[in-house]
Amino acid sequence: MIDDQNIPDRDEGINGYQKIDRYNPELIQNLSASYLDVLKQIGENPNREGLLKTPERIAKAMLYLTHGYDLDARDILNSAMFKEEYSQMVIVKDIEVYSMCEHHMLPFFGKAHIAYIPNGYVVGLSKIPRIVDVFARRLQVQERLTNEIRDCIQETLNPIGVGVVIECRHLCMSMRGVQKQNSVTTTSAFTGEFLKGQTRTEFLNLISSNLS
Ligand SMILES: Nc1nc2c(ncn2[C@@H]2O[C@H](COP(=O)(O)OP(=O)(O)OP(=O)(O)O)[C@@H](O)[C@H]2O)c(=O)[nH]1
Ligand SMILES: [Zn+2]
Repeated sequence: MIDDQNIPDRDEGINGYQKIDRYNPELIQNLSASYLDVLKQIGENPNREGLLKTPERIAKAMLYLTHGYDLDARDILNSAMFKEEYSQMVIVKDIEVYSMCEHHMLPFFGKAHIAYIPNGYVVGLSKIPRIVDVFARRLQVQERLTNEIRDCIQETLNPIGVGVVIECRHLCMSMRGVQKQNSVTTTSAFTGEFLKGQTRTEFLNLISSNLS
C-alpha cells in the first residue's frame, strides 16, 4: 500500500488539482525512477538497450497526457467570446477525444459532438475542441468528461442551451478485463433548450451519421 503520509500537502492549482511544474527536470527524473521500478517489477530488464531511455519517455508521455490539469477551460472560452446575433444551433462534431480512464490509466478514445444555441455571444470555434482537450487530458471517466464540458460551456458562454455527446472505446474493456473489442460507450449531457425533445432530436439527427 502507498503510505499517504508521505504524499506532500497539495499546492492547489486550477480547480483544486495540485499545481506542478510539468517540465521541471527533477520531477521528470523522479517520475522516471518510478517507471524504472515498474519495469523491474513486471520482470523486464531495464538495462537492455531498447529500454534504456524508456522510463524517461514514459515519464514525459504521462506528464503530457495529463497536462489538462494545468489549463483553465473557462479562461480559454472567455478569451474568445464575440457578440453576435446568431440564434441557431452551432455544432462542432467529430472532435477527436483522447483520454485515460482513472481506474486503469489506460486510454479511452473516440469523438465528441458539441452544440450550443447562442444567447448574444458566440465563441471562437477552435476553443470548443480546445476545452475538450483540457478536460480529456486528465484521468477521467467518460461521464464526468461529458458533464464537465457541458458545465464549462453553460457557465461561461451562458447560451440558451448546450448539448454534448461523446462516443468512445475504452482499452481497459478491450485489451484486458472483459475483452470486448467492438463496444462503444456513448454519453450525453444537455442544458436548457436541449432538454426539450425537439431541439435534442434535431441535434442528435444532425450528428447521427457518426453514431454507431
Ligand atoms: N462508468 C465508467 N466506468 C468506467 C470508465 N472507464 C472504465 N470504467 C470501468 O471501471 C470499472 C472498474 O471496476 P472494478 O471492478 O473496480 O475494476 P476491474 O476489476 O479492473 O474491472 P474489469 O474491467 O471488469 O476487469 C470497470 O467496470 C471499467 O469498465 C468510464 O469512463 N466510465
Ligand atoms: Zn479503465
